[in-house]
Amino acid sequence: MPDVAIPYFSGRGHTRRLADEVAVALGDNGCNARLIDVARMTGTDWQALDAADAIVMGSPTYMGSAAAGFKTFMDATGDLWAEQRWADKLAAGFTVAIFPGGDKLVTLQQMFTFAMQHGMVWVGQDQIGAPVSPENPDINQSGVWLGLGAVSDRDKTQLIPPGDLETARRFGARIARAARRWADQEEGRYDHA
Ligand SMILES: Cc1cc2nc3c(=O)[nH]c(=O)nc-3n(C[C@H](O)[C@H](O)[C@H](O)COP(=O)(O)O)c2cc1C
Repeated sequence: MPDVAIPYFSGRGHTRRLADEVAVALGDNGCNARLIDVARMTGTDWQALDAADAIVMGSPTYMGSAAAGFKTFMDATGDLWAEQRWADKLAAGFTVAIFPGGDKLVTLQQMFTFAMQHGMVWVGQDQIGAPVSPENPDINQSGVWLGLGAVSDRDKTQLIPPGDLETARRFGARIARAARRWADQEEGRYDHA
């Protein structure tokens, strides 16, 4: 079963809510998911990241980029980069902002570039929502394909609107499919036919 680590930063709980949903979908689709709050990293968390088949990063968009708390985590991996210790792991990212645009693409581009520096292999978003696919109302409503982009809900009992939570579940399922295929390939079990 592939191991998927989910390092995330969340100032007010919205990113954590998305991370939870992605983790549940990964678990439901044959992966071991481990949530890692980067504000409280332990040695065991770093070991889990080293051992993971895939790393799914989560940060809110603050001032048009990844939150400083998440950037601190990124910068702490400089020594690992020099060793290319995370090379050939799968990578993906998610972010949440209050606006549908909100400049959150910048946050995902930061994560993508980070993953490329580490020699990882990026998995993006595959969901087409309405208006192009009317059967998918409220899915990927921000129209972001580099990763998962959600909007925050002003209702603090909800944090993330239902359509974005469903998008997060589909995103988790997609990463699980990719991670299972990737892990099978490494084990020589992938059927190329
Ligand atoms: C310091 C700060 C900067 C923010 N900058 C942006 C921004 O650039 N674009 C945007 O749409 N929302 C912005 N927001 C809103 C957050 O992205 C949004 O509330 C998000 O859900 C917070 O996630 P969190 O609860 O995980 O911290 C900002 C919020 C804060 C506190």
